[in-house]
Amino acid sequence: MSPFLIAPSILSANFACLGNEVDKVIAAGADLVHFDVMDNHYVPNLTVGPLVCQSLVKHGVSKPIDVHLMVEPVDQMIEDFAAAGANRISFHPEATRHLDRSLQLIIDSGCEAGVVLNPATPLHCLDYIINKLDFILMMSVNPGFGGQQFIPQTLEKIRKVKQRVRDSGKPIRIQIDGGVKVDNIRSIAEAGADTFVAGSAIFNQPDYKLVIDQMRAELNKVNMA
Ligand SMILES: O=C(CO)[C@@H](O)[C@H](O)COP(=O)(O)O
Repeated sequence: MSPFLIAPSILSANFACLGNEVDKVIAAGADLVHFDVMDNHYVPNLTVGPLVCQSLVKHGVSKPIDVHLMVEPVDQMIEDFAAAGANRISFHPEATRHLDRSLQLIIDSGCEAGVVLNPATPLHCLDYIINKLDFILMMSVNPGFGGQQFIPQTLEKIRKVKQRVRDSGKPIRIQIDGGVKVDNIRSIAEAGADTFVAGSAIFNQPDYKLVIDQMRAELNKVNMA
């Protein structure tokens, strides 16, 4: 089985037929459904909330729902998304006053727990909480919008995070989000990422399966040195 997971971001899907879009992208080979939650406060954009997540769950989603909270504050949304049927939840450390408590809320809800590092977020925010994490979501663009360019300095940061994960001795996944395309996914994986969020690269093309297959073909070439 591939160690790599592909997580299409519904931010670039057609919201007028979201259930269909999710069905199509899962049929095309998605491993996770990445659900971007924006509040017009922590980030300038505004998207969807727990009710939409709950509707998708009722519709039937055969892959885990991966909720990325770009909201401030976070704790109420953690509880609401967990109740709505989310499977994984991540949030930005600077959006909560009590990082450990917010993480514990996710863990207690039974969801997988992650923190999100913006491009300029220093790695010391992982100190003291890394053992609570199932995954680290690394932003390779500034959060708020799809369709931005991958920030190349992220590759070096992924290498550093990978080392932190090795040092922790825990099987923490490293997820990358922003500007992931067929032509850069291999270098991102070689830097140490194993889970790839892609919005516009998938949903802006007519054939989702073709893009996901091309991404997997690139990942099959990865040199895991
Ligand atoms: O969280 C975000 C943006 O804040 C992302 O999930 C984007 O939705 C990724 O979009 P692309 O860069 O792949 O188009």
